[in-house]
Amino acid sequence: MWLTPGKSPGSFFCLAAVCIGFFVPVLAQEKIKGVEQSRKVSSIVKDKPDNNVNAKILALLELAQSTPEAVPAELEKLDENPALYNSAESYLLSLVKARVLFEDGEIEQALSALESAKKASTDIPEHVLNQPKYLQLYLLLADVYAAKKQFDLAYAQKKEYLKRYQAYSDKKNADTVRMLNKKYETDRKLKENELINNQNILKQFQIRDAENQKNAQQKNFILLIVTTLVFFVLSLRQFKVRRVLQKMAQTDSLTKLLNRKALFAQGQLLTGKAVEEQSEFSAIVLDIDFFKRINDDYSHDIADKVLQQVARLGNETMRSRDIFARIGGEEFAAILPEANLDEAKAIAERLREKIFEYNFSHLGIDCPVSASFGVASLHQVIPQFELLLHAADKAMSVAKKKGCNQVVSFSPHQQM
Ligand SMILES: Nc1nc2c(ncn2[C@@H]2O[C@H](COP(=O)(O)OP(=O)(O)OP(=O)(O)O)[C@@H](O)[C@H]2O)c(=O)[nH]1
Repeated sequence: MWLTPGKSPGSFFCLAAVCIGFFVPVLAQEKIKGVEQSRKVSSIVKDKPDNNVNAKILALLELAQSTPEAVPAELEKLDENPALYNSAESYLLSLVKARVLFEDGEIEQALSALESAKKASTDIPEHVLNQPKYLQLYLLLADVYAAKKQFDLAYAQKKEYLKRYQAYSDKKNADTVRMLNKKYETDRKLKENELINNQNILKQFQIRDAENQKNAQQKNFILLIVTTLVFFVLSLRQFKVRRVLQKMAQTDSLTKLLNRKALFAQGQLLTGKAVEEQSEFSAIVLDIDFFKRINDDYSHDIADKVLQQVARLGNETMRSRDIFARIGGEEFAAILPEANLDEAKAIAERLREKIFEYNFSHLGIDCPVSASFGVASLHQVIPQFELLLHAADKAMSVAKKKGCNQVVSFSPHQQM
């Protein structure tokens, strides 16, 4: 049941009816769209009219001022449909036309064009109308009224022009000042921010620097303490080693008594003191009897233990201020400050008894061990320690000769 053209006139009408039914609503819709778009443009113009004015119209406006005779040719190229232009464009277009008409001597038509411009101005904001290109309306009106010899009206239009131009100038100046102030404020804030940022960076550097310095100081302090401690420990160690070495140099390793060298050093010192203070000073020399036999009969080790025991007994018998030392193989000596010959003899006698009475059976020695003692006092000799000890040694030899295990005091007739 297709309707094809040419079959019958009725079918043409039907086709036409279908086409009309389809296209008319479409065209109506396109028209509504166009109007809506135009309204949209218009609304934009209200917000920013100057930015939305057709560039050709602006060019025509300039042309109308400089060379009005060239305008009509250009105007023809422009689409004359008013629906295509917004209020500002219609306004400016009317000014262009008025200028051309005025230049052509068509005063009334020029006035009419200016009236059209005025009508269009109702949709344009006041501050836009005060712009110089829009203000040409009043200059043109003034020219038109002047041409019509209506000087009052011409004067009024000029006045209006000046008033509006002044308002435009004031606004522009105020805008410029506001913009400059804003720019100055923005720049100032930017500079302030930059300054604050730089200050913050500087502060961070300072903080970091202070922390580094603090860390370095702490490290140096710790290093100093560690170095001091190491130095102190090493010094202490060295001091202890030196003391041990000193003690070793002065001590007999077997009995731990002072050795001969240390006894002589102490003896010389104390002799000098006794001479100076004129105090008593005595010395004892003792020698273990038949020590070779102990070595031979009981071994060298046992004989060593006997020497150690005699050393112990000698130490415990001496007074706190006395010095007891081993001066040779089985030979010992004591120096006794502030002891006269009798007192020294008593001490020697006490030690002799102790040695003789000591039970050495734990060492396997079943017979008593004895020692011979010689005692001498400082006043008996030239006051020198060596001579004092020599005198005591002489007396000890006498004790040996007399049969051992006894104490003999030095007497001047004994041979030195
Ligand atoms: N075990 C031991 N023996 C020593 C030490 N020093 C010396 N002697 C020994 O002591 C003995 C000393 O012998 P002599 O000088 O004859 O003296 P003595 O046997 O005591 O005879 P008198 O002195 O006359 O009573 C020697 O045999 C030395 O070897 C020592 O440190 N340890």
